[in-house]
Amino acid sequence: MREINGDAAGQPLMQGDEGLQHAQEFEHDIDERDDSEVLEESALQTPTPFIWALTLAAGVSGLLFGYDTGVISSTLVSINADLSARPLTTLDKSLITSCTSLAALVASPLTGVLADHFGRRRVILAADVLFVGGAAWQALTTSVWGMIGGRSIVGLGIGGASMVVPLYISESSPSPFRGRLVTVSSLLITGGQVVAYVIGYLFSSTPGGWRWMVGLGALPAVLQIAMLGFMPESPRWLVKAGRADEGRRVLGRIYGDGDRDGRMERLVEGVVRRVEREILEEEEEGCSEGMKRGWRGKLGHLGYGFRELVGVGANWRALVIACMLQGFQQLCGFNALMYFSATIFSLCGFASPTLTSLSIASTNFAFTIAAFHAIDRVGRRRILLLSVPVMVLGLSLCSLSFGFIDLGAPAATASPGEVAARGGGAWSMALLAALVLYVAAYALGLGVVPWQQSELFASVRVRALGSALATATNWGSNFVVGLTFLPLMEMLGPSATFVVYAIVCVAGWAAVWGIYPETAGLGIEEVGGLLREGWGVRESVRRWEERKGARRREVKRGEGRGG
Ligand SMILES: O[C@H]1[C@H](O)[C@@H](O)[C@H](O)[C@@H](O)[C@H]1O
Repeated sequence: MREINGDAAGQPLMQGDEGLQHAQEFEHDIDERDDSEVLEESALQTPTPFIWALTLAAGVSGLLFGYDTGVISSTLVSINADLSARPLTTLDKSLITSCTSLAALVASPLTGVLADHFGRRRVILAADVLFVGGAAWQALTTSVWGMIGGRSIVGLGIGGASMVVPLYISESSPSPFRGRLVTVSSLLITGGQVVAYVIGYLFSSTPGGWRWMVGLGALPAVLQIAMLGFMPESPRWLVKAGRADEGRRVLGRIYGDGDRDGRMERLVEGVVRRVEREILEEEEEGCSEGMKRGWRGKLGHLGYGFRELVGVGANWRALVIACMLQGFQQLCGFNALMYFSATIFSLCGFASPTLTSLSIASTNFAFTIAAFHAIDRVGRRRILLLSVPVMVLGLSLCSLSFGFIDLGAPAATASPGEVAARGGGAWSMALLAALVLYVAAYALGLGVVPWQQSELFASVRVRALGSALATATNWGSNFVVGLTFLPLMEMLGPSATFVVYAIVCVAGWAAVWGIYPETAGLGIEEVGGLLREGWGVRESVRRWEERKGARRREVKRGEGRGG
């Protein structure tokens, strides 16, 4: 096997013209080999225990993300006058809720730079330290501003983790399972939200119970810090950092060592070669090692990365798609339910609004499990094209039901007494059913697909930065929804508010149809080829059908051999 960039014994990288010549020489060779590698990869049957362990250990961050975002709804109603010796005002509540998304918004682009420089694993560790510190801070605080400080620290952790964990899993996964493995982290996010709702319910009648609710968030982070000792660094990052041998070892464990016909070795070498080729191209395009040294050098390197992200067709198309999907995930209004469903249900006269809201979190979790099974089989694009119309239907039915429910005073000002007097009727049940339909369809597609963002950035040089900007779009839009939901309910009324979200879904569906190619089953580096000349939608659908056919034939052949 010829090496492009350092050999198994760790020979130094080739520089300058010689390197480019080699890269070009091998390009054709590699492109040809890519096809057979893709077919070999798509014939892999099950993920190895090692990649499972790695995914679950990294996914604990998802649990933390879900727990810390979900716990706020019960915390707000349990604090009473425990902070600053007065009941919380509406402004206090809004600040306590939205400072977390704002901090996550600030942290995510920064995390992209840190993850490239220090590696993915160290960023996960830093996020854990923030989770533990923020949880302890919140549990011990005595003032509203202290609470806002603690929530912001946790928000920094959430922003970092939400960007780096899908990146880490995506870079480590063999392509046939990548969708499913990244979805494990979404599964843990939604699971964390269910746990937060249950813990919130259990502690809601204990005096000062909210301190336990927020403090318990430290436990999974401590667990993950212990697990990090056993977790390897992302193999693609290792190769990029000039540690190709370590990268090979990690990939060997991911694909499973000891394969008889040497298929696994070929797949490992394929990944290493493709990443190394990119590094050579980077050097050729003028980003030398020297340029990365020192602060000015680092800023120059960041500027180079940014220029490459927006200046290269495949990269900026990836960025547009990733940001569109993340913005769509939030602007469709889902988190308005996550944060305020108890308020909505109390206005509709449900006897136990917190228990009723648990049905929202549980539906979200249950259908994320279904998404886990479907995402690599049905495909990302198709799952969105099928599920978003159901979201539109759910939102339209919500809007219709609200038209028949007498909410009386505006959402933000209704007193619990008034609410209880209204009583839940048939239309309230219809509203609940419509919301469950909407949430189920959301969890099947939009809740999970945007987190596959890292696979869109074929080049390891821009992957962290691109994912970071897409994650920032997610948190920016999350912040907007959190801040505007109650005012919209007051200004437009609930029926029109839900119509606004339905319109966002229709526009989002059209954008997905127009520019989002099918990426399921493609090698990460292959996606770049699709986006090089245009959006690659038609070509991607053709290749998807082809791969499905090849896979079917491979399975049949396997069965034939077995029988
Ligand atoms: O993918 C997750 C998941 O859908 C959560 O339930 C939601 O609260 C998050 O905002 C989203 O990013």
